[in-house]
Amino acid sequence: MVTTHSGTIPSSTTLYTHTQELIKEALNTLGYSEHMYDLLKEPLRTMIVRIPVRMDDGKTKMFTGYRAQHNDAVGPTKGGIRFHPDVTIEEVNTLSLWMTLKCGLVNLPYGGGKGGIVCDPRQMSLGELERLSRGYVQAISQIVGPTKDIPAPDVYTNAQVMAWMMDEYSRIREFDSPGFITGKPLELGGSLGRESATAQGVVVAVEEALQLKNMSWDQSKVIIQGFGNAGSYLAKLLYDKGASIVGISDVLGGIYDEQGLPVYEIAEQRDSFGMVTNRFENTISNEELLEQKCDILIPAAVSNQITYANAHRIQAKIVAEAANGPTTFEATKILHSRDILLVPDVLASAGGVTVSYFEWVQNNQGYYWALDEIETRLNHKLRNAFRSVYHMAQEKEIDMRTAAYIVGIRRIAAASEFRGWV
Ligand SMILES: NC(=O)C1=CN([C@@H]2O[C@H](COP(=O)(O)OP(=O)(O)OC[C@H]3O[C@@H](n4cnc5c(N)ncnc54)[C@H](O)[C@@H]3O)[C@@H](O)[C@H]2O)C=CC1
Ligand SMILES: O=C(O)CCC(=O)C(=O)O
Repeated sequence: MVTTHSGTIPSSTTLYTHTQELIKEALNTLGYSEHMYDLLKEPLRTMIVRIPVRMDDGKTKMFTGYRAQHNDAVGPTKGGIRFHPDVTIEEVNTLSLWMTLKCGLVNLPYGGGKGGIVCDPRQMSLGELERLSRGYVQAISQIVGPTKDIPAPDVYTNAQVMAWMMDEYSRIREFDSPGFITGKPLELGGSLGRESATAQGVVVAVEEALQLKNMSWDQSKVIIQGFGNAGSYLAKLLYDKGASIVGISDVLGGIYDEQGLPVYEIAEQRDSFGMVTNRFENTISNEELLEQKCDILIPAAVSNQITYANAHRIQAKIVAEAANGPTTFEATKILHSRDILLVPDVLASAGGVTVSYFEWVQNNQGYYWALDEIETRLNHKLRNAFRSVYHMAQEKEIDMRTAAYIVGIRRIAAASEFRGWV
């Protein structure tokens, strides 16, 4: 457990054990034995690496990195890399399990993977970040690759970091390997629509949720926590739909205005780490922001934000998780009992990996698709996934997170059985 401004909240270790419990419940519901749970309860492999980086002052600093590969029965593993001072091995392992569920929900031929480096990129120069990115790829190069494990961006990493990593991998393998990593710049084989894909997927999920709640875009007030890749695109897409964005935030705090915020103007002022509130006065804390009046609440930053400590005070009718793990499992139950429709992370945030898959397919084909084709395919996959999860939730009379685990684990469990691993 760790102590924060809002009290004591569960650590990533707790998220890990709760994820395992829910996977067990999902496998039981599907009729699998304890052996299947034994296979899927943790990653098949997690590599821990130490990366020496020459810093600008001439001294060498050691960094710790991780790459977790949950299960590759369906195909190569896939998932982002985060650069953050608080990254832990439990967090990366948990995130790799969630990636398996996401890929299962949108039916991609992948298992889950995830990586992280313990560092604070906000305190590093571009040169230091490049050397760290290249050093990480050198350290994990044996276990990753276009047919083994395909990384992508996540918190505090972006297209530039992906470009350095792709270049380093290509040098090591001695041939150009765009399919090694996704989320690249367009000029290096990136896909149209990848930058906004996570947000686009959340929009589809919220659209489905609005219909279920008999609500409309133009009557909806939205709060978005986090103003990075996911949060800033979301703010603009939802504004374009006619919703009123009444609150946004970054790591420093939030801004809230019941009359609605000019999100396009705000987005122009954000820096590459999603920081923007330092340009405003009268900010509130992230804790306060989550409890303000709104119809739709979208956590799009970090984990453990909605907990038993504040779940009773959430005022939204819909909570859509763009972030990974923003709501604890206790809080999920509280929101469900209050008839708040929670669209879980593994479903709501699956748009990013979906377009990453499209990017990888385009790299393998060497043929690049138009934006409308990508958006149509993304829309279709996310809508189908939402409806399968909702149907499961209705049929079993369970919350959407538990339903998403059942739908999301099906393919990897069946593939593992066909391969004779269980
Ligand atoms: N980028 C992607 O393709 C995908 C991202 N996600 C998830 O979405 C979330 C956000 O990711 P990105 O937008 O890519 O990251 P980002 O690095 O672009 O932006 C992160 C944002 O969160 C804010 N933030 C950081 N720590 C915070 C804290 N303790 N409290 C409040 N705000 C904080 C930052 O100031 C920034 O505005 C993460 O949970 C990530 O795992 C999920 C699926 C795909
Ligand atoms: O685009 C990808 O491959 C992975 C995105 C990701 O890390 C996530 O969905 O959490």
